[in-house]
Amino acid sequence: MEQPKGPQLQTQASQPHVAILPSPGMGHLIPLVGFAKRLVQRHQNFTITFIVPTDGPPSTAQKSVLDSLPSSMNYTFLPPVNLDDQPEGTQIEPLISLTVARSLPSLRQLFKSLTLTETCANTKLVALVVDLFGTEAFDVAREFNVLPYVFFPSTAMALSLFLYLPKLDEMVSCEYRDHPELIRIPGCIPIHGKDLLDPVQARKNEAYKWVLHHAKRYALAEGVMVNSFMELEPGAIKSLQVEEPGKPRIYPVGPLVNTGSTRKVDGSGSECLTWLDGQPHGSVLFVSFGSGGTLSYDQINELALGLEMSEQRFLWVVRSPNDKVANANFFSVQSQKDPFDFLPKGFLERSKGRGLVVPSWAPQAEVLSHGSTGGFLTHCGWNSILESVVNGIPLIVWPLYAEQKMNAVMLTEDMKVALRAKPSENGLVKREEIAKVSKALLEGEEGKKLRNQMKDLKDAAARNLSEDGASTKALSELALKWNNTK
Ligand SMILES: O=c1ccn([C@@H]2O[C@H](COP(=O)(O)OP(=O)(O)O[C@H]3O[C@H](CO)[C@@H](O)[C@H](O)[C@H]3O)[C@@H](O)[C@H]2O)c(=O)[nH]1
Repeated sequence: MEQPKGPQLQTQASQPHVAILPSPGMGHLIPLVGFAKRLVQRHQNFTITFIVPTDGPPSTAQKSVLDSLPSSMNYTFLPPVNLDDQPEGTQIEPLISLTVARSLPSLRQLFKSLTLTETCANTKLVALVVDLFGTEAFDVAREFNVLPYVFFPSTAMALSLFLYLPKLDEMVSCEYRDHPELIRIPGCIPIHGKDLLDPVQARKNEAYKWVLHHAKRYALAEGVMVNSFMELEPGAIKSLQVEEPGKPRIYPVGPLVNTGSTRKVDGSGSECLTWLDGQPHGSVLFVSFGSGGTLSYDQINELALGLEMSEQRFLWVVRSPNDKVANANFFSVQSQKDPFDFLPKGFLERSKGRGLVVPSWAPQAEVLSHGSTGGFLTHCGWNSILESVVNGIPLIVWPLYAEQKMNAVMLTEDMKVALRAKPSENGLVKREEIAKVSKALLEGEEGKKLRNQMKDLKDAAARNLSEDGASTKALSELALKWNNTK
């Protein structure tokens, strides 16, 4: 097994050392890096090691994020596990969870060698931080007297559902989507069962079993850090903070977003920023479906024609289509085929100047903070939403998978910062609908209201991260606890 890369562990007296284990998926790695950066920026005595479980060679996207870590952080990849026994079409949640579960022997070995090195280096491994699907690693942490924590990279609403799920599972006997009443997740807007996260939609599936398993194990964590803040989700956060037996302590530490450059993953980064430089202020609709989202061939066609029909400026990150699943690129963000081959005939020529299409990946954080960007059509991944919030960019929601439908309900009905691109009866979002919402967001009165509402959230986000902001204080409380654990 590889030893952690980066600087050698420091030899100053008794530095607290935190191990961070991101489960597969850029949407998990990126916010955990955000969390680690913020921790060492505010509390310089901490050392961090990222321990990355995989099922194959690391992706370029993963490597570019890990290679840009500051010098106080190390990383190491665990030996890839074998998932060949999983039938084709296995959902992502079992694959993610099994990647972690099958990495436990090598994690144990690494912990052994880390603790040995630390005796000489005067550092002490005080905490293991996993994300929502990493609870299998708690056992290894406890064996080594290391405190286990969850960093929850999604909403306080989804976290509230996770903590409530064991109870809900006992109370409801049918599929949640067939439940006649709205589901009342503590502190949250009541929601239809069909809008709950994907893996709970079929309770006999492995995906549901894994989610329930992790949800039950959250009670074993010393604490859960959630990437959100009070003004964004007041109801859910207040309810999460009510102390109850068996409920871990909750630390709202958000919004922690990707601030570093994500260019050069496939070399296409700088081009779109230069293009944005030439566009009028607040005029461009950014269109992107996160790190792994894919659309069907027909939907790509409809989206292209809708953008054209809207007569708005746009910057679209396009991937080659997948007609079967919406998360085809979850484990590898790069399209396998040239996505431009699937665009309608003449589209690129006709939209030249007004629109730019980039394949697979764009430096999203930089695009969203660019003055020319005025709106974001998003699949509702939570990192994308937070990146919009910190830049005050209003949204068009187009949820695809995972907890994205829940996020869409919250953004449109509760926070009121988004319009929804509504699918027609056959499930396709039609070009007329795309044109209508794009126009309304960038030009209409409704768009203005949403922009103002987003501006309030942007200000609240900045307050939370300020010197005496609530998220800063929550992080300091955690750091104090870890410092005292030495
Ligand atoms: O072209 C791209 C596409 C994505 N990103 C970055 O990749 C991250 C994507 O994260 P997110 O928007 O959360 O989407 P997913 O990768 O789909 O995230 C998964 O993880 C999230 C956190 O748990 C969930 O909210 C999502 O539903 C789930 O799909 C963000 O930081 C983006 O800035 C880029 O830099 N360039």
